[in-house]
Amino acid sequence: MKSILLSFPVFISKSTRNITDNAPLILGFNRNSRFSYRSKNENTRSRMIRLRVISNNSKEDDFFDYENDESDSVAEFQLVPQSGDIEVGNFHADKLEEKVDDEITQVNLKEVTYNIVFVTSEASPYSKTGGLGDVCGSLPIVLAARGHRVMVVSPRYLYGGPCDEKFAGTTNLDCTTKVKCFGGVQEVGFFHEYRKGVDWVFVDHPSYHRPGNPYGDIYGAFGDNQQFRFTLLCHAACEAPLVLPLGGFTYGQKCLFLANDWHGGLVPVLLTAKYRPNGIYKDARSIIVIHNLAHQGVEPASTYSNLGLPWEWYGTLEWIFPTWARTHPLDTGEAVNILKGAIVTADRILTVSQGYSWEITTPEGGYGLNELLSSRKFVMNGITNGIDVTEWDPSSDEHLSSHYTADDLSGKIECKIALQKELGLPPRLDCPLIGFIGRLDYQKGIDIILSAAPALLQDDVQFVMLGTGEKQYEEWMRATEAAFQNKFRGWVGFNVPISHQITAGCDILLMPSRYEPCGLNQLYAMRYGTVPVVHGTGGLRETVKTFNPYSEEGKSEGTGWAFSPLTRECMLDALRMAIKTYREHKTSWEGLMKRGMERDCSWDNVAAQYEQVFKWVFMDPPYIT
Ligand SMILES: Nc1ncnc2c1ncn2[C@@H]1O[C@H](COP(=O)(O)OP(=O)(O)O[C@H]2O[C@H](CO)[C@@H](O)[C@H](O)[C@H]2O)[C@@H](O)[C@H]1O
Repeated sequence: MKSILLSFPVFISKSTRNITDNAPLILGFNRNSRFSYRSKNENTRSRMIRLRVISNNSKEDDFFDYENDESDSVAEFQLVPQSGDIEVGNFHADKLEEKVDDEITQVNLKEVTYNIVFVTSEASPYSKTGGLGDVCGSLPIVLAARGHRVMVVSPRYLYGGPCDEKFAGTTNLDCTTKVKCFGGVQEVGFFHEYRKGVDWVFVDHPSYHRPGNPYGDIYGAFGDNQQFRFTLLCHAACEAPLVLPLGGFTYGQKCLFLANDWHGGLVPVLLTAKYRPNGIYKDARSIIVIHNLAHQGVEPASTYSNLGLPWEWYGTLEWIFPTWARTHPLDTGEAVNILKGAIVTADRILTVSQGYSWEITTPEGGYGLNELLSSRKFVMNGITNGIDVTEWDPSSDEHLSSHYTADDLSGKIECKIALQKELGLPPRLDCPLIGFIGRLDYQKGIDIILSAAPALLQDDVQFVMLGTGEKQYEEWMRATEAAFQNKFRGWVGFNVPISHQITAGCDILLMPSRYEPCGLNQLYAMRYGTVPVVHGTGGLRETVKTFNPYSEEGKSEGTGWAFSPLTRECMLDALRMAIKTYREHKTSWEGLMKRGMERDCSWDNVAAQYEQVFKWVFMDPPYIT
């Protein structure tokens, strides 16, 4: 059975809203019509309704998919889900009535909408250790607001502490599904919250209930991440659109999976190797979104049998380490690589900036996957991340004691003083305050900061760092704080309110990342009038434009400094330039701040680019059928 979709504005009057509880929705509109409506309340389900014409006698060649009785008249219209041509049983429209606003609602239906399933190990505010959580917590909301039906599937992490409150708004769907992997059958449950137009789905399994963070605890990364926890997530995510009657009906088979990083990487493989050969998900598509290629989900080859994949698909995950990377003479280097499997089987590939999509095709940035990625570059795109401009808004940020805008920056001065006091630094307005937020690891260029800090701290500056990561760097932060009491503060830990306060209170944000697929902190900094000094790589190079005081017609331009190459000297030069501008050229500095604050970094433009890629992915047949 097919259906034809027609888009036009529809007015829903009170008379059409009289939908009774527990009855299939039967509406008496003209044939071949479709309508939808959107509630103005963001937490009520915006319903995209398609009308399918049904009668008893369908004709294959009918343009409109309706069935006729013998007199060729239309028998009825029935509500069908957005997910394409799947059959549902009686849809109970019990929740439908409450969604309709009292006044007449005009509907503007987007031309093409999709059923989108994000698969991710993190989604803010439920779980976040870095930028992946930010993206998967905000992009789905924007896509839903643009008319798509969006589900986000991630684990229900319970740590046994106050953080578990984040799941307080979820309800148990009382729907379990059995997943075949690890040599047996695993049963997972699903929790759900409908928030801001998105179906947030949390996979429940005892392996997600542990103290620590999503990936590990004080003793390091959990040993069963690849082996068990994220394999389970991917299996469950593939089942979710088929089995969960969210808002009354399932997403169905015609969906678009956005698998994020290696944690979601088994999804394209499962669609290809497990579902499509059995006639399921033939109309679905998958996109692997690469936020960080350095992490690929690699385990010994012997673990393949745990993954619940047929043996004949071993080659998709097969990964041989180069000789130099093997640990001993008898090591054959044989492994399975989940991200490689995703790159081999996904219908398209996305990265989080254009620069990064090129970098990963080079030997320097490709982490061994550059040739494979180059072979698929025709289906690879880079789209620079946006940010959640409501959560990160200096005029209303709940974590700040004072607020400000580009037109009135006085609140930023108060934020600086508040931060200095909070951290026990001398409250000094004239002293340039430099900040760093991020993981303390090789990617973020912490070693360069370490080598440059003694020289930097000779100057009359203050420097604050917030981060967790490698123990040696945490120790260094503590030692530097002791040595430079009036100038340096290191906050070891993951603290969202402090990250907002540093972003607002500092004058300069330092990001000497060795590589940066996109980077969000420089975007937050610019929005808060904090001038970024970054290594010109990946998304940093794309988003931070170096200040040029002598540009055309005497008008300054630029939003910060992007230095290159990544050396201690280059970084110090860029920082000294920024400090000099801050001290001696106040007007130029204010221009830098304002240009950053006025930059459009919202998700809206970005979401339109995603939609373009969605169109392309459905134009082509599945990459592997
Ligand atoms: N100690 C701490 N306390 C509180 N908050 C902290 C924190 N440490 C980091 N954060 C927060 O975590 C996020 C980090 O995001 P980034 O994009 O900068 O890096 P990350 O490497 O995690 O993300 C990867 O994915 C994202 C998303 O695609 C890419 O932008 C990026 O380049 C890629 O490396 C920011 O929201 C930051 O404020």
